[in-house]
Amino acid sequence: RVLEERLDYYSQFNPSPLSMQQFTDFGENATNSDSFMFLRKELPVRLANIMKEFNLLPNKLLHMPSVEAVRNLYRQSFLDLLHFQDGIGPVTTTTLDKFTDALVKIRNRHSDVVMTMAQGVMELKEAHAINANTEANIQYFLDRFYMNRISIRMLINQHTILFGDSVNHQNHIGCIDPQCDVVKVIEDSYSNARFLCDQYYLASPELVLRCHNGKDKATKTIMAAGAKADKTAVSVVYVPSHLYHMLFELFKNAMRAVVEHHGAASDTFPPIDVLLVMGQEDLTIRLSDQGGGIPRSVMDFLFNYMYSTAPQPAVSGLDTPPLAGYGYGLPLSRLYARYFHGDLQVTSCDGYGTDTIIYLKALSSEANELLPVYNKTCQRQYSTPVQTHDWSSQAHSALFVRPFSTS
Ligand SMILES: N#Cc1c[nH]c2ncccc12
Repeated sequence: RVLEERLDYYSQFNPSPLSMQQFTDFGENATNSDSFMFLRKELPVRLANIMKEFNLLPNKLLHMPSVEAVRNLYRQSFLDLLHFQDGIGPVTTTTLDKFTDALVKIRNRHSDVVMTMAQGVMELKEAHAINANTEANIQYFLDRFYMNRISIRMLINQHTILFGDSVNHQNHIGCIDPQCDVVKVIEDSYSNARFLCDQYYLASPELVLRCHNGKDKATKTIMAAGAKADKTAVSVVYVPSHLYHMLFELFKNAMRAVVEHHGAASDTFPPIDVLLVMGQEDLTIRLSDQGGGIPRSVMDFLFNYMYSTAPQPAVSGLDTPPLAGYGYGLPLSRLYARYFHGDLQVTSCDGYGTDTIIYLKALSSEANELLPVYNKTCQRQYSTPVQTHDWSSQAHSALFVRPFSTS
C-alpha cells in the first residue's frame, strides 16, 4: 500500500535536530516558503520514525483499543502531509495556506494523545499481567513517543505562530522567548499552583526565592514571604510554556506534600525554598520542600509510566485532588527539560523533604533538540531482555518478616 511504502521511505531518514540558534535565526529570517520546504519533509520523517517504532511494541499493548486509536491518528496525519510532498507542482500562496491549515488540523487531532496513550497503558494493566520486559519496553517507548510528540508540536507551533494566524507575543520568536524571564515564570507557576492548593486545602506554603549569579557570586533573596525584593534578571533563550509546565508540576507536588505532611489544619507551613543559579554551563532551579520526603523504595516509580497510571475518576470534581494530574506530570516534565538537553532530577530525605531540580542549558548554543531515532540500536532495545541480576540479597518486600530474634 502507498502508506506502508511511504512510511518505509521517510523512516529511512533520521530526524534533523534543530538548535535553539537555528530556531531563532529561522524565525527571524526564513520565509513561509522556506519553512514549508523544511517541514514538508521533516514532519513526515519524524512521524514515520515513531510510527515504525510502534511496530516493535509488544502485541498485547499494540492491540489495546486506545493504542490502535492513536496509531490511526498518526496514519491520518502522515497521509495529510503526503499531499504536500515534493512533486506536487509549483508552491503557491494557496499551497502555503493549505499547509498551515493542515498543521493546525493535525495539532488539534492529536491534542488528547497523552491521555489516550495513558488509557492504553491502563487497558493493558487491566487485561494482562505485565512482566519486567514489557514494562521496560513500555517505559522506553513512551519516553521516546512523548519526546517525538513534543518535537513535532514545537515545529508546528513555530510555523503557525510565525506564518499562520496564531497570536505572536511581542519580541517572541514563535513560542521561543529570547529573553525568557525565569523569575517571572517561577512566580507565575508558583501563584497558579498555590491557587489550586488554597482551593482544595484552604492552605498553602509560602515561597522563598533566592537567586545566585555565578558571575558576581552574590546570592540575593528575591522574594521572601510577601516582601518583594529587587528582581535579579536571570534570562535564557527558552520556551516559557515548557518551563512553566515543569515548574507548575513541581510546585503542585511540593505543595501537596507539605500540606499533607503537616496537616491542612496547621496554621504555618515550612516554605518552599527555591534557589535559582545562573552558572557557566547550567541554569539551575532547585525547589526544596519539607514535605516529609520520599523513601528510596518509591523513588523509581516517580518517573514510571506503568506505576503512575492510576485509574482516574471519570469526572474531576471536588473529590479529585486538583494537584494530582493524570500521573504523567513528572515523566513529561523531565522530557521537556531533556528536549533542549537539560534535565529534571528528584532527590529526597525520607522523613524530612524533597529537592526537585530543573537543569537548563545556560547557553543557547548548547540547547539543541534531543530526538529519538528509529534505527538498529532502538530495534535491539526491544529484543534485549532486561538485565538479570548479578548481585544477590535476601528478597525485600513489605511482607518480609524479620527472622525470629532471641535478643
Ligand atoms: N515531584 C515532586 C515532589 C516534590 N516533593 C515531593 N514530596 C513527595 C512526593 C513527591 C514530591
